[in-house]
Amino acid sequence: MPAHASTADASAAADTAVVLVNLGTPDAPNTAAVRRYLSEFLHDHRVVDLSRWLWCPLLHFAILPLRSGKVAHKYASIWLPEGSPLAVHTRRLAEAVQRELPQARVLHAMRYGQPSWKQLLAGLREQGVRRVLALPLYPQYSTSTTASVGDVLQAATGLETRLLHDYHADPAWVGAVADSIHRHRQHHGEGEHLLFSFHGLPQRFADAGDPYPRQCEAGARAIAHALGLSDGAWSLSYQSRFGRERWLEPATSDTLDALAARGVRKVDVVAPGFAVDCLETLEEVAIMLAADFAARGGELRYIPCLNDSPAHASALAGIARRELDAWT
Ligand SMILES: C=CC1=C(C)c2cc3[nH]c(cc4nc(cc5[nH]c(cc1n2)c(C)c5CCC(=O)O)C(CCC(=O)O)=C4C)c(C)c3C=C
Ligand SMILES: [Fe+2]
Ligand SMILES: [Fe+2]
Repeated sequence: MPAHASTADASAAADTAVVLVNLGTPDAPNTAAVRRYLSEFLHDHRVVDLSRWLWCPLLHFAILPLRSGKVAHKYASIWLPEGSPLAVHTRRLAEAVQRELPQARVLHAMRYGQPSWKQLLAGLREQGVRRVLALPLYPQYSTSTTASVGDVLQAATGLETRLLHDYHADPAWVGAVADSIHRHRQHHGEGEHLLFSFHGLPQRFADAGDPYPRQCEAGARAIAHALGLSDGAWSLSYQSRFGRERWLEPATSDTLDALAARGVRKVDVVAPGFAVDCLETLEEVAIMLAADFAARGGELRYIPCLNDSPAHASALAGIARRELDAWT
């Protein structure tokens, strides 16, 4: 805690925890660790809502054996000396938010893998924590992500709890993303087109009322507006498709193909659905999709996530402060 924190701040900090909760990531870039992680993730009913009789055999006998090795290779291509990018950036982001929020204990946890969200909650009461505000690191609400963080929070006993629903329209967050795009374009030159690429979701979820695609659209529009972009200068697409059913469209790969076919040579891609860089941004977009676009004669310039930037920490601290003020 910083030296300038008051005594009132200090006692609130002791009994109030703000937890940044992210998806999770493997402990190591090898087949065994990836298999453990994928097994926990893909057993969550919020993520895959198929009948267990159908899904479990498919998962254990086909998906985990076939996918784990391949995905481990992908993780190896982006692994940092300190660990998985998602884990490293999430930890640093929590440290940066703590510096901005001395009135609470700021922690981080993962819905799948380590540090475990379930285990963290179980230990907090013994450490004198009374109130827990969960900030899922998903700007847009989805039942597959945010609600799953909420399931674990609801099961916690002996704690007063709150869950942030989403922050896709928060002005400080919109401003931070717009500013990061603006600065990247100033430094690296401006592409002919800006593509907002969000993680996909089965279309079935949206049909059942999941607000995710609406929030992606509203957030992208607000960011484009803050940048002063005309309608034709940007578009939105969905990446990271999984399985055979229909997912949200258009797919990022199809949109990039269409842009290349239209003669667009320089595309800037930003992924504001991801709070921090991870496999899906660094490997799928910045390596694989960039190589595909280069093979069609173009240049894809990836704009990094907000990660632990001061503007990101300040936006999240502001959101947390507002939630805590409304609580008392
Ligand atoms: C049915 C499967 C999946 C749904 C639904 C889904 C939704 C969803 N995911 C994110 C954010 C991330 N997903 C990441 C990795 C990832 N996602 C899936 C599947 C679904 N995601 C898988 C199987 C994986 C693992 C990699 C792979 O096997 O391809 C990550 C990155 C994790 C990392 O370690 O870096 C993030 C972040 C959102 C926001 C979302 C719903 C909107
Ligand atoms: Fe199973
Ligand atoms: Fe995912």
